[in-house]
Amino acid sequence: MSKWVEINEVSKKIDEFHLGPINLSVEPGTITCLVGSNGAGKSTLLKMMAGLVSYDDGSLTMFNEDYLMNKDDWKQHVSYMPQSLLGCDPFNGHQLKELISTWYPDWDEEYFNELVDLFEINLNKKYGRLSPGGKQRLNIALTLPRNTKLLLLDEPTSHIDIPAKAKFMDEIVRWMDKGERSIIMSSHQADDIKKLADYLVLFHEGMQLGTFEKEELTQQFQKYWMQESLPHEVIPGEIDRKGDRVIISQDNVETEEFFKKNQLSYINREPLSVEEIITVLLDKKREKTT
Ligand SMILES: Nc1ncnc2c1ncn2[C@@H]1O[C@H](COP(=O)(O)OP(=O)(O)OP(=O)(O)O)[C@@H](O)[C@H]1O
Repeated sequence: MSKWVEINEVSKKIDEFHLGPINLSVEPGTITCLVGSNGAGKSTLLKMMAGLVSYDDGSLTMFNEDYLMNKDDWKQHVSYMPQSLLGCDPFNGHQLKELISTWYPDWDEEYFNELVDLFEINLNKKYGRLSPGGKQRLNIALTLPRNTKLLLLDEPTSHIDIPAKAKFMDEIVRWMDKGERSIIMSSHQADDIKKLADYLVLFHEGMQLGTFEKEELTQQFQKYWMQESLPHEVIPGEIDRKGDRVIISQDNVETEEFFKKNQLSYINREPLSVEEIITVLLDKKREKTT
């Protein structure tokens, strides 16, 4: 299958901060969530894929075009939604829409108007006078109707209220259903990740800790309450332990095989939530890298 984004061993140094090496590929029809601690490099990577930041080493191909070849046909396929729009404070929503819509040949005016109603956006107010949540709602309405193949969203729901977040998630599902499309988004919101992500890419301090398929993760990570005390040795799949009767496994198959072989039985088993999995992975991988 064709890859819309192919990143191989890309790295970038900004002052003291070092991002990478990053390896990532994105196929049509997928949603990839970039997850990690603050300052981990997620926004920098999104800006790179939007063509706003260059890189030092490795290779980056966007829609089969080499990023560094000074051809930018690929940019017509990409929309980038930053956390806030710089230089837009003096303009109201109508003016920003007029400006932005002219850059995108597939701009969907009807959809823009639907989003304005849905998110109750006041188009007469200047961007600079909107609340952070108001800015984010307008930003969403100015991004989704561009109808490009790839959306790059930088923490798209960090300021909006709970009902607006639910509407946003429904809109993303609708947007994906409109054609062959993909989204790469950074998020600290467990609900966004839970509902939308196909893949999770974990970052910490510029390092890519891993890329995971969400469905696989939620099947593999299980918490077991044991009938009897666990052996002292680390058992296959074990990633954490609470006391001597509760164990967290990152590989349910290996762990349960071990239980069977050693005639250990559990009273209860529950899958970990996405939040718990991310916390465990970030903590464990962080331990390894420090
Ligand atoms: N233009 C810049 N000049 C100097 N340092 C920068 C610049 N852009 C980013 N950085 C640094 O790069 C690092 C990564 O920042 P980035 O915004 O990519 O992280 P992030 O993962 O998106 O964080 P958050 O979750 O807090 O939004 C930070 O240490 C930041 O200070």
